[in-house]
Amino acid sequence: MCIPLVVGEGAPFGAVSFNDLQREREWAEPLIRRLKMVAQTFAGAIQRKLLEKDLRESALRLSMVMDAAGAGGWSLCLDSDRVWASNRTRELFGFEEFEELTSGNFELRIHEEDRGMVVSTLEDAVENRKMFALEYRIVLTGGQVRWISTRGHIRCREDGTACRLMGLSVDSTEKKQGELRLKEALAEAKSLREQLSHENDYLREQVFRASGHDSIIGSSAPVFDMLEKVRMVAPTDSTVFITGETGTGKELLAHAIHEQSTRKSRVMVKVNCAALPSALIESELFGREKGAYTGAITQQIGRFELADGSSLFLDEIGDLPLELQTKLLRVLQDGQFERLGSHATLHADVRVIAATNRNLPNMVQEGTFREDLFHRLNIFPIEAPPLRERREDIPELTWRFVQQFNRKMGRSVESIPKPAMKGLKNYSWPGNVRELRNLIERAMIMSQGKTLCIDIPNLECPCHELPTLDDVERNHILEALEKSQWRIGGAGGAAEALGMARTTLNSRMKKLGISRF
Ligand SMILES: Nc1ncnc2c1ncn2[C@@H]1O[C@H](COP(=O)(O)OP(=O)(O)OP(=O)(O)O)[C@@H](O)[C@H]1O
Repeated sequence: MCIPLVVGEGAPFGAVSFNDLQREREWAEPLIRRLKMVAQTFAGAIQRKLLEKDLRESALRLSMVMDAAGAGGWSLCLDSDRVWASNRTRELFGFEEFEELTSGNFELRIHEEDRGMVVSTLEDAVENRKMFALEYRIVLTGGQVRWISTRGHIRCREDGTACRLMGLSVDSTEKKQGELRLKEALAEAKSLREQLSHENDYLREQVFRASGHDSIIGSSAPVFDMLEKVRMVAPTDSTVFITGETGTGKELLAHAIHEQSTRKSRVMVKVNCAALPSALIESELFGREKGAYTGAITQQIGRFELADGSSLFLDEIGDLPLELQTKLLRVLQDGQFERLGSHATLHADVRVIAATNRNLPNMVQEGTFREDLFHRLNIFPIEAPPLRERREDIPELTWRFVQQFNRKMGRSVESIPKPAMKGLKNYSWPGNVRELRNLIERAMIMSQGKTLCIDIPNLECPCHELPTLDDVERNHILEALEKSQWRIGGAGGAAEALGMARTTLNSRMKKLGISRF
């Protein structure tokens, strides 16, 4: 049949004109319907073609984007087990361009150590309809190992059953190798850190020993009481305030407290407030920013920051200038401070141990030391007793120093003449243990053989001050004891010579710290 085509209204075309058709409506209407249907069919086909073209172009664009990102797309139909794989996926897994693929092809490529993990992750994802992310190795035909990182999800039918696994895979070999190298580097750094920490412990031990800080020597009652206080306060975080004359071992005590505390794995930080010019103490304690003042060309970490997590020993605290006492009080109260030249508030967890040989209550009276700071420091006071109040410790201390110098100087001094030891015990020791140590060092240098020759003028009474009554009494008793060859009671004994009962002499000797050895 010849189908007339109508192009424009009123324009006859072919065998029948439009106006004729109008007139002969009955005949024309079915034809018009037919024409419309034919037109619709054509339009549908054209639309479908266009849609297919669009889809092809979108797929192409998507493929290009994925290729540019180095990602390979794939889709596994769970019913047929067939896999659609993009060119990049084929490239990654080493498959030919038109090779028919099933899940088995992929599974065979996976490194046998990772296969179980991959299969169970995917099974779990299918079962629970959830997304999956995997990292595993594949082995290519030449034996080359490649790391693949895959992410994907499950497509479900309308009834909720899983029908398809879709994902993207990328080559993560370089990233993985980087991670492995980083892991190795971290493991190495960790082992180096442990090694350093052991070396640090070892060196600290050495320094501690070399500086004579091995132990506090003495078994007298005052030393016993002092060590008992150390034992009680050390494990707490409380501030400790050590007082005592110069050379009585205050620093040694501070070390003992730190070493018995929970902070002992860190080094105790020390500041000598008397040794630093007052202009520098602030930056020493709290640090400073670069350019905080003329000449401050670098940033400096303060001792409080350094001592974070450890103990800070503030030696000669009585010499701290007044304006810094206020700042110190603030740190002691709330642990906060600022670096010089900065407004940023810093916080440090520091246990403070302060020491002085000055009379702080007097300084408070005079107005040279802040009263509130004194009370803040004086939480747990410990006094290091002067050597003249614990003379019974002198032989033990003397021998310990002789042994130390024997080792240090390669000497073998074995004996100390009795009169020398007597002299040591009688001396008033204004410089305390430090003076005794220095004196022994000097004597060791001057002695030749195995006997320590303490040839110090006026050793019997080197202090040019008037001797105390105790000193006079001690000397007198010692003289009597020497004469009686240390026989205390009985005929010819020291008690008889001194005109006192044996028991009285015994208790006097105890009080004055007189013993034969
Ligand atoms: N009980 C002790 N046992 C062993 N050595 C001690 C003892 N007391 C002090 N010393 C030694 O005496 C010397 C001085 O001690 P230290 O520096 O601790 O005294 P100090 O009281 O802090 O002195 P200063 O007030 O001058 O700062 C050090 O060599 C120390 O090892």
